[in-house]
Amino acid sequence: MKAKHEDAVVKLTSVFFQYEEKVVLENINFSLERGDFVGIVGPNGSGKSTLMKLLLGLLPATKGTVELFGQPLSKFRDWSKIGYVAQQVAHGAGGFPATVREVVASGLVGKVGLFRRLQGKHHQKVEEVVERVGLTEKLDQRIGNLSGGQLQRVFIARALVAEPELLILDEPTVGVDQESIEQFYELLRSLKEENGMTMMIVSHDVGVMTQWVNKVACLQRKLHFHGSAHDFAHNHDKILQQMYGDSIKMLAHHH
Ligand SMILES: Nc1ncnc2c1ncn2[C@@H]1O[C@H](COP(=O)(O)OP(=O)(O)OP(=O)(O)O)[C@@H](O)[C@H]1O
Repeated sequence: MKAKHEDAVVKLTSVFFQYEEKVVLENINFSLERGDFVGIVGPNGSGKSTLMKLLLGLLPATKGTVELFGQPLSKFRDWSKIGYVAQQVAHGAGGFPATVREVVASGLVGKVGLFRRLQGKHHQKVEEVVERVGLTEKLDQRIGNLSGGQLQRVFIARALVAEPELLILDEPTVGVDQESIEQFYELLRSLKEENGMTMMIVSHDVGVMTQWVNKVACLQRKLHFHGSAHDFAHNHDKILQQMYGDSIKMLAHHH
């Protein structure tokens, strides 16, 4: 019984990935334990999206093994355990004629099936997660009327409604104002602390993100660092210099 609980949520062992001739990921050994909140850091083109696609089963590893919840990817079927919040173009939803309630309920498709009617318990769950992200007042409003920060919370609610155990977020703060970013990370922290959610986030905003996560993984084709946010903070200059080279000056300026 206990062993089951100690299984890593995600485990990559000696993983390589290449697009035709181009090696994008090289010998990645990486694991995520239950309750981890890990931030993935790396320059443009360093393989972050590719890594996520490998975890989501969208791309096969060229070499090495990927395991999810203790099972090899090829045997893993329980995709409702994984919630994914894709990168949003915050302005793109302007004309989309769906309400918050409808968008969040669409997150149940994988569980309930596309043509089945939602039952009372599902409606209740939708309202519960909308409340969780603080948007109850907006429940029946069209998402086109929301701010970037509110929209981001709608997409998180859509991922949460199926009750995932692992939440993967790709650049979730792009187009979100500064104040909402703080609220957004507060929400993630509470999901970790109150629900024991395991989370993985990719963000270019290294300075902000690394203040909230408990682990950091630095990727630039290889994994340059994989450890606690505390250790990252102490070796931060050296690690980033190694990965970003001269462009680090720009980053340092930014924050
Ligand atoms: N379908 C593809 N075919 C060939 N090369 C690709 C393909 N997709 C991505 N690449 C290349 O693989 C490398 C890694 O890309 P990836 O999108 O994983 O990086 P990333 O770290 O997510 O970048 P960004 O921060 O810009 O989103 C890049 O050099 C990219 O040009």
